[in-house]
Amino acid sequence: MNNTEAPTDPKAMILLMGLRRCGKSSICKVVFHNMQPLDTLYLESTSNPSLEHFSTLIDLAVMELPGQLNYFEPSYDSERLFKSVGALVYVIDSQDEYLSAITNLAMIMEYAYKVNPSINIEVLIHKVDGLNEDFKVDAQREIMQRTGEELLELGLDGVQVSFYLTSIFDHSIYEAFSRIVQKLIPEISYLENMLDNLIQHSKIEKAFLFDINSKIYVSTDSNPVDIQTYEVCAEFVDVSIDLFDLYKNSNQVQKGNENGNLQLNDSKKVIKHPEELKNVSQLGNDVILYLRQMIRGLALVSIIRPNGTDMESCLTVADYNVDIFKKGLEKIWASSKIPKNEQI
Ligand SMILES: Nc1nc2c(ncn2[C@@H]2O[C@H](COP(=O)(O)OP(=O)(O)OP(=O)(O)O)[C@@H](O)[C@H]2O)c(=O)[nH]1
Repeated sequence: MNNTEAPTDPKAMILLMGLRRCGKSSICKVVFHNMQPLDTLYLESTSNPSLEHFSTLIDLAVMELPGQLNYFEPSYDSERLFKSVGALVYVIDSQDEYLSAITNLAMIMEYAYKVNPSINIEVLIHKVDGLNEDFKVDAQREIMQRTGEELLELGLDGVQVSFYLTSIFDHSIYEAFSRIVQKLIPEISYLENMLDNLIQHSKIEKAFLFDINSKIYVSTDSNPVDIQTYEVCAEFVDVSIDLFDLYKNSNQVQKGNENGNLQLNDSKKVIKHPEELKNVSQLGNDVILYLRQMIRGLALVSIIRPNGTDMESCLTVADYNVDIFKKGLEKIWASSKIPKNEQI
């Protein structure tokens, strides 16, 4: 959807800004439209603001403002726009000369904070795939330091700014967006508590609540996120969807076993109920990957470490506890502060 108007409905809105060619459209296409990163090489420069809506646990709107637009000229209703925004995501191309980006960011932060003091300011130090480790650290330090100095000069030294090192060529961009989106979910602390409860009682080492389409995780338990664990879980979402689609088609000619489950091999099965996707896979090191579809396009993906317990017992306990978790999620959603345009 293309639109120059800010939405008037109370969606959680993310504003994506940055100088020309910093990578805004690529980020949108890769994260929200599953575009292959290499295909972004041929993206045309965006000349009009574009607005896209995504329904995950929250209804999210992402507005991309092209780099060459002057948002502060009188004809552009910046005030209304910035007031309706939950997060300002500013993209800085780390492979380019970034001092002018920081000056531009400072001007935008000053304005954004004035009209909307509760706005989250998030800075993506982007395209870090092209930098070696030393350059990466240097760029991060310099950008953070200079941004801090600009804020100090503007008398905004108390304003919280978060920085993320990102690239569309790995999972860092999904991880950054996950954290940005989570800050916009009012019920995030309940979700985290529920996930903590779930893992404590199920031999689960780590659990993510994924948005299946974008592979952003809208919540996780309170243990630290290790990017490799996230990658494994995100890829398991992809594999599960592919298998689901595959068996959806082949199911017409091939029957499952007597339980209606499709056996892949002893340790791996995709279980299809008409309305629920489930996938379980045991890896060579005994770790079990476990995926269950939840509500509103979400899936719970967890890593189970059996530590000597047999797989069947682990799965029975996990199934039982995940059922309870899902019911809790339905309850939270039913009494959520989030506006509901869609049913579960
Ligand atoms: N190496 C690298 N290149 C990237 C990354 N993200 C985007 N790019 C490239 O950067 C170039 C510009 O990307 P765009 O997404 O068109 O940039 P934009 O900010 O939308 O540009 P405007 O529409 O002109 O404002 C493209 O060639 C992308 O392939 C990244 O993470 N790493």
